[in-house]
Amino acid sequence: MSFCPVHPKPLKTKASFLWMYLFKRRSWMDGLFERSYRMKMGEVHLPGLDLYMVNEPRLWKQVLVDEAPDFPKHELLGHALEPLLGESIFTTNGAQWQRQRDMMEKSFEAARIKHVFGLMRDAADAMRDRLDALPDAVEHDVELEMTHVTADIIFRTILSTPLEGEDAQRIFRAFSRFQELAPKLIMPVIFRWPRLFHPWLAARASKAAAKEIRGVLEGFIRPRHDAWAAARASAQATAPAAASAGKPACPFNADGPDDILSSLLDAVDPATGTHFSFKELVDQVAMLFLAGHETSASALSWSLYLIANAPDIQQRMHDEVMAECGDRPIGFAELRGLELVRNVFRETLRLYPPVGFFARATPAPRRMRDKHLPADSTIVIAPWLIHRHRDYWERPDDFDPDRYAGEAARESLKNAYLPFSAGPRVCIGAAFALQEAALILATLVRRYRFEPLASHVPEPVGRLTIRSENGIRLAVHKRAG
Ligand code: HEM
Repeated sequence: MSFCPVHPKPLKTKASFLWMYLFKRRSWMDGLFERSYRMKMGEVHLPGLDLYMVNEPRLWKQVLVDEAPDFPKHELLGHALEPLLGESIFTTNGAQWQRQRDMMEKSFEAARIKHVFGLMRDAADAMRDRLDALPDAVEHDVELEMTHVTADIIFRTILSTPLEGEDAQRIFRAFSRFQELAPKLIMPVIFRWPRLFHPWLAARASKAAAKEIRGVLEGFIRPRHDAWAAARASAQATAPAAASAGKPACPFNADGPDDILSSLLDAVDPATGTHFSFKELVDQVAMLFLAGHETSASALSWSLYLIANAPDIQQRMHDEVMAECGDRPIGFAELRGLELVRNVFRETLRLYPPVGFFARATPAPRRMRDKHLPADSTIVIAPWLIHRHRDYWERPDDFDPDRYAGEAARESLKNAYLPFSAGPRVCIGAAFALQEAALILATLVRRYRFEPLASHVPEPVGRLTIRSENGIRLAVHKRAG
């Protein structure tokens, strides 16, 4: 049985930009109109802005996959995120991006992700202990809980340290400030406002929040980096030929923790034989912290909202986990058997893709369909629209994880499903995210039952990720036995 979960109702017709700015400013999703969900390509022209929205599979594949180097990342997000992420892989382009991607690929390949499974499970167990300490049938903000557990997973898998105590509080506070401010900083970039009119107070507050987050991260990375550099210097002293030839005489890490930071420390630029500098490492770890927990927290929160409103599906998930894992600790191999759990997460990513849209630039003029795109146009590819497109999905607004069990959804998945983007800039952490989501959902449905509250209906809004304006609160019941 399927149901239609909350989503902003599309406007009947296209609204004027002034009306949108005055009344629908809180979220870009509120300004979409019915044709946005049917069109192949659309356009918006304002002073300083030529924006093209691309929904048709042939076109988004052209931009993201077939001709990706001709469509670099737009400066829009990079500008707002720069104080936190510096020049990280998420925002760079060209040779700088390629170097970073080549160096980081190994840290996220299948074997490495499997390797950090135990660290992920420690964080899932800590979440279970937090929930166990709550009274039964308590009303709980699961969005906060999912933010906590996913940030904890990033800390444990990257830095081998749990996110606890004062550091956790500082990071949480600073990160929510940073996230609230980001949309305000993006607006002036989209519309190319003169510098004078940029919201400098917001920019200053955003820089302060970013500095605080980076300060906590630097405190963890500095000792590890320095110990690694000392080991490397001593290896160079004993084997100078190998080191100076730029051979990966790694790991210099042999006695340190075996986590993602250790593989980033050891990462070697294949072209030059150099490693990441300390600043580059902090940029990448800050980016992994942001990209790695904000997205997963958003999707997991929506998953819980969805299954709370689909009790039959939730019960089947519980039965599946019990059949595969019983009361034993959930193992890496057992995740493969959790088909319904995976399909629930897949369907959540369709309905509430954490990255609701991404932007690309056109350095040179282009032709697409019947349109001429001038140089410096903005191309927007929106999973939010494509995943609910009337031509590519049956019952596009319904929650139905069983749609993936048969052949019917195969074409839709191929042509109209891109929660992790596609092509060379596809999310490097997709396998990591899918593994962690299956583990967390399995841990939760095995032990608890989630129910909606009559007094609370979440309101989806587009911020850095797709979140609920008023949080996601559910009743959490402990299962008997
Ligand atoms: C459900 C969870 C996640 C979703 C939906 C997601 C989605 C995405 C999307 C759509 C992009 C491409 C953005 C664009 O092209 O503009 C992206 C890029 C990226 N993601 Fe994820 N992500 C998730 C989790 C993670 C995790 C767990 C990590 C790391 C721990 C991660 C690391 C990255 C990185 C490093 C990039 C940039 C890749 C590049 O540009 O080469 N993501 N992600």
